[in-house]
Amino acid sequence: MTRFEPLENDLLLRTARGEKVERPPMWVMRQAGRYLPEYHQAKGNHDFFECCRSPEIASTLTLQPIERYKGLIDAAIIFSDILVIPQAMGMTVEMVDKKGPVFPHPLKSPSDPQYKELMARNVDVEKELDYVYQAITMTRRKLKGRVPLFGFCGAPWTLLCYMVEGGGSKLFVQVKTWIYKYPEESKALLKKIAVLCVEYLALQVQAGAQIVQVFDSWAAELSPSSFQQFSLPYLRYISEHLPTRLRQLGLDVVPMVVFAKGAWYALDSLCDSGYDVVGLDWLQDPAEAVKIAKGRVVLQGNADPGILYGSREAITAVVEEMVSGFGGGKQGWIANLGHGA
Ligand SMILES: Cc1c2[nH]c(c1CCC(=O)O)Cc1[nH]c(c(CCC(=O)O)c1C)Cc1[nH]c(c(CCC(=O)O)c1C)Cc1[nH]c(c(C)c1CCC(=O)O)C2
Repeated sequence: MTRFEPLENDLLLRTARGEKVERPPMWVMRQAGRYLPEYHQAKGNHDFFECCRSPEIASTLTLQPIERYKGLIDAAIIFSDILVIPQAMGMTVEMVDKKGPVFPHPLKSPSDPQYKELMARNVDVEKELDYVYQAITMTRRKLKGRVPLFGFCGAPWTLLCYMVEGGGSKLFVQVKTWIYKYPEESKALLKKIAVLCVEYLALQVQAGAQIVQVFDSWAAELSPSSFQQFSLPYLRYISEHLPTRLRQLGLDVVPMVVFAKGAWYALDSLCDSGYDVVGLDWLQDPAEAVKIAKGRVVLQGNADPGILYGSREAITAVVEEMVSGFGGGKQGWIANLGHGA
């Protein structure tokens, strides 16, 4: 696409494609947000989802870490949230201060009319999430080619957790009831979400996203065998169908990243799941991960975000250990934290 300025720093895209590079690229999950004083200033009295829905505010927030840490961060990620898909499906989601996301009317059971309505609804991802595409296009213009822009979505499993639990959870009783009591209905819904994710990511790329990441933040709640049943097939659905959809739209394919937090037990399968990059959390030892991956994918991660509370010396030591664990970083590694801080 010629409507944006050429990329000055394409280090992260080259690394994601598996090329040899001069140094490892670096970005930070949750690099925009509350720790930045300018975030609070730009957000003002707007609530969180209002900020996501305003292309002007969302693009401003996306650029803040790029501007503050000039030259140090090698990618921007669009300011938005994984829960915009459940919203596009007709569910109400609120962001409650000091509590996080809340669904006032979570899905009850497949026999509830709400499930049938949700399954029957024809969700127009193009129209419902138009504000995200506008924010992406505006952000690309404001970036002026400084660094590439990530688009993203939540993984079907993680979105199902939120839709059924109604928010964050400790025991995941509701979603466990769904998958173990109503596996077929759960799978039908996971599939529906996966289809929406493909279209949503494709439209983000059309709007200007240059790489995409799928966040499976609740992967650790599944056992290895239930991950194979309730998460992996839908992650694969996305990686298989997104390139096809992009070609249909006349667009180039973009690198795809999967981050399944806590799914260290599934690293081998994730390396064969059709993604270019696999994100790791800090429970995984980098050298072990490199051994398992055997060059099949680029790895991303994985410093404990908790190190940010430590001293400069402690942070440096952890980073040096991480760099050597990933083999020095001239190929096959994108530096990041192991989760959002
Ligand atoms: C699970 C999840 C969500 N949202 C997201 C995930 C996947 C990543 C992960 O596992 O953390 C993804 C996300 N959310 C946000 C981004 C923006 C880009 C960036 O990383 O800079 C991204 C990529 C902004 C945000 N999303 C949220 C904030 C904080 C909003 C605020 O209080 O101002 C930001 C900047 C809110 C949010 N949204 C969600 C949660 C659990 C929370 C935190 C609630 C809390 O800690 O109070 C759902």
